[in-house]
Amino acid sequence: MPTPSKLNKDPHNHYFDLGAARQVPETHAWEGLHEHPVVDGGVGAGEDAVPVVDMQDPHAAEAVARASEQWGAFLLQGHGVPRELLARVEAGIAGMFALPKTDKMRAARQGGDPYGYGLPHIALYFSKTMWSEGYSLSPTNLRPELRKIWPDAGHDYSQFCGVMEEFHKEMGALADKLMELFLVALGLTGPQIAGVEAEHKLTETMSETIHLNWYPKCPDPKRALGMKAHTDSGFFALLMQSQVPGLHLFRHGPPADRWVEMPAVPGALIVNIGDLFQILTNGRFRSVYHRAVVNRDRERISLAYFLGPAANAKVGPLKEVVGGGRPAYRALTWPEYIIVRKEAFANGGADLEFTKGGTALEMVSINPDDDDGMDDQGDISS
Ligand SMILES: C=C1C[C@]23C[C@@]1(O)CC[C@H]2[C@@]12CCC[C@@](C)(C(=O)O1)[C@H]2[C@@H]3C(=O)O
Ligand SMILES: O=C(O)CCC(=O)C(=O)O
Ligand SMILES: [Fe+2]
Repeated sequence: MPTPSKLNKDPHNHYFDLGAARQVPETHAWEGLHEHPVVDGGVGAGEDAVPVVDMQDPHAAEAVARASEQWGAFLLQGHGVPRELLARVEAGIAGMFALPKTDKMRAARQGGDPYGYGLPHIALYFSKTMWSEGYSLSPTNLRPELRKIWPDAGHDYSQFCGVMEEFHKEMGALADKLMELFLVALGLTGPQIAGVEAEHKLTETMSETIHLNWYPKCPDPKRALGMKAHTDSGFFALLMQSQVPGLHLFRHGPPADRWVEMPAVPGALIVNIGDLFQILTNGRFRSVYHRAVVNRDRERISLAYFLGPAANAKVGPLKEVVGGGRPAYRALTWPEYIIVRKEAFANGGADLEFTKGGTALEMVSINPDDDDGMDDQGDISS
């Protein structure tokens, strides 16, 4: 086994077999994990009970508005994606991550590539390593991508591709419906929604990325971290998780800053709002700061289906939301935002609790006393 210092420098965690580890090496031991209490977000948790939206409920838009303003996340039921399909997707992901490291490494993310196997993109910004493996995929390029892992294109390959394609079809349709529900939740009228769609083609040009996470069992879960706390950068993510809790949502006090543990609800999906949606909605819907923890006895799998704007679309506050007010953010593209976030991370802005230089969202916000940004109009903006 390589020395911890060697491991620490290895951005894709090439050598360390997390699944077989008997202790957590210093390279994987994070500080400050217990700064805030963890509370249960399950049914009956009172104020900390995670909001639930049932898409079949005629009042779903009101529930979406409340959850998006107050939490930036909610549990989604009545979404129509069959539970047995979710079970097959989970089994397929588990099978893929159980392959030998040498097979998975053929798909390793290279340099700044957005897609590939390895640690998630934000791992680049931290000296400690997460207790997880990830794989980012473009659903429109699934088969060529997965051929890297299964060059013989045999049964396992066909089965996994088939199930992921079926899943993508269902999730793409669900994402479109959800976008419409978000626009209704913002209080836009039918003609306003039609106008937004005609002008910005929000739904039509929305892009999808799948990110798979595997969190192996961990011998000392209190010292390790599955996924470093972050906000997602895009519009929103639909998250599927195993029946093993592990996702924590950050909530500010009063009474105290805390992590709320998302319950594992069979068949439900989770919706997380991302930074570009906060910008689009002029700060009305908030992105959620979240992390994933690990477990001593059970491995955990999650899949995030990310929706975001087309790479060349400038995203700024919708004029229908800004109304007679002022835009709170300047307009920028997703790739431009990722560059700002990199700068924010370099200044300590990755940690909500210990921010020195401001989060990425703070860096793109417009000071109400300034005039700059007022004329910064783009494809998706006021
Ligand atoms: C579409 C994307 C969102 C993401 C960056 C990416 O291009 C592909 C991976 C995504 C992910 C998954 C884990 C957490 C996250 C912050 C990361 O490092 O990679 C997100 C990215 C994001 O939301 O910015
Ligand atoms: O595993 C989880 O529950 C969270 C994963 C996540 O935050 C992500 O993939 O962006
Ligand atoms: Fe996330």
